[in-house]
Amino acid sequence: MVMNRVVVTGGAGYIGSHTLMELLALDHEVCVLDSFANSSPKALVRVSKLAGRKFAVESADIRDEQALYRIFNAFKPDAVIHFAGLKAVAEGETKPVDYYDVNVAGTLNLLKAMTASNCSRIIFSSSATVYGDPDYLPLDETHPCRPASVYGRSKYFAEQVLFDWARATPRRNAIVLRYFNPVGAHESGEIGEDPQDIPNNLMPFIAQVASGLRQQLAIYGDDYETRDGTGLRDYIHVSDLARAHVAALDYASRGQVGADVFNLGSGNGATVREMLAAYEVACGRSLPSKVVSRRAGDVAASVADPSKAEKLLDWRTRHTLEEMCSSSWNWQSKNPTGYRAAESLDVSPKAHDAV
Ligand SMILES: O=c1ccn([C@@H]2O[C@H](COP(=O)(O)OP(=O)(O)O[C@H]3O[C@H](CO)[C@H](O)[C@H](O)[C@H]3O)[C@@H](O)[C@H]2O)c(=O)[nH]1
Repeated sequence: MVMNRVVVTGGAGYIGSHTLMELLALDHEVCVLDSFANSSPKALVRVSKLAGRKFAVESADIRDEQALYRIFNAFKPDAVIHFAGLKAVAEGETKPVDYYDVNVAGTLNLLKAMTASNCSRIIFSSSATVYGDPDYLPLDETHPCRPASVYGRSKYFAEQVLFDWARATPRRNAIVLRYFNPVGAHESGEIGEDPQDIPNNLMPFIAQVASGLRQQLAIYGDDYETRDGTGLRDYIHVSDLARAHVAALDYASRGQVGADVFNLGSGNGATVREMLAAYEVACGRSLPSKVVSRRAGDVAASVADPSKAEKLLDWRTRHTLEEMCSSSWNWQSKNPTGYRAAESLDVSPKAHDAV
């Protein structure tokens, strides 16, 4: 294992904060770069306490080119793990310029700062959403990419930029990680997912139903061609995902790997009803739900073929669905309003609850 000086953009976010735990445990030197637009500095305070280590923190936006030059020239990183970005699928459709600005132009700014400071390795946070509606399952990395949303296209375009950047000069390495559905929380219950508004994703929504913040789960359709009619996804524990970033960093530090892409999932799928049932076991009570119509843009099923990551990164998932739910519930019950004070959380009934 090579020790690296690593800039972690979006390090205060959900996946970023869990990855910091892994990096710090392995004695990498870290500089977090975060705008805190969609994250809390409290996450970093907790990471530092849990890890028993201090690290540099820069409050900056990846669109701020000058700030990036300054930070990179001062810290002189060996590598970047790039999480910072906008990620709400529905919001992307109404704010395409913001999504391309942050996710694509922000990535370009990073590459400029990296090039200026001679940093030649980047690990990029991408998404299985770049595949679009699957032609076959499980999805391997050679599946065609047909992203069906602004968000998905912003990730896809950023990937292309990174591939071209890496190919332009022999010693550059760009590793693209396509996540399936990250869920769960750190075993301590001190860091976890903290949606700023009404959760878009299944697990944080169920967690808020379990803690009484939301009335019931809206199940988006039960007429899909899956084993119980509800949507099927490949859920991956966030701590497993975090380990994959460190494995990718190690892989990129070993030598000339150029541009490469890995699917990160378990290879197994669970339906919405199966997730709900597993969460009920974790929290010890039954949770209200109601079937509503399908959500626009959803696919019936999505499952990863993670064999390339297993082989080349020597990485595989360890945590079960039960552990994903129990760790989520541990975090949720300890921090019902995330990193914020209770009064600041919007729990007013909105469209999502009105089912
Ligand atoms: O309140 C909810 C939320 C979700 N679901 C269902 O639960 C499953 C998982 O939904 P998520 O929103 O948690 O996850 P998605 O697979 O839809 O979303 C993932 O894929 C998206 C693109 O499709 C984006 O990349 C997103 O960031 C990523 O989490 C889907 O079948 C969805 O229909 C519900 O029934 N009710």
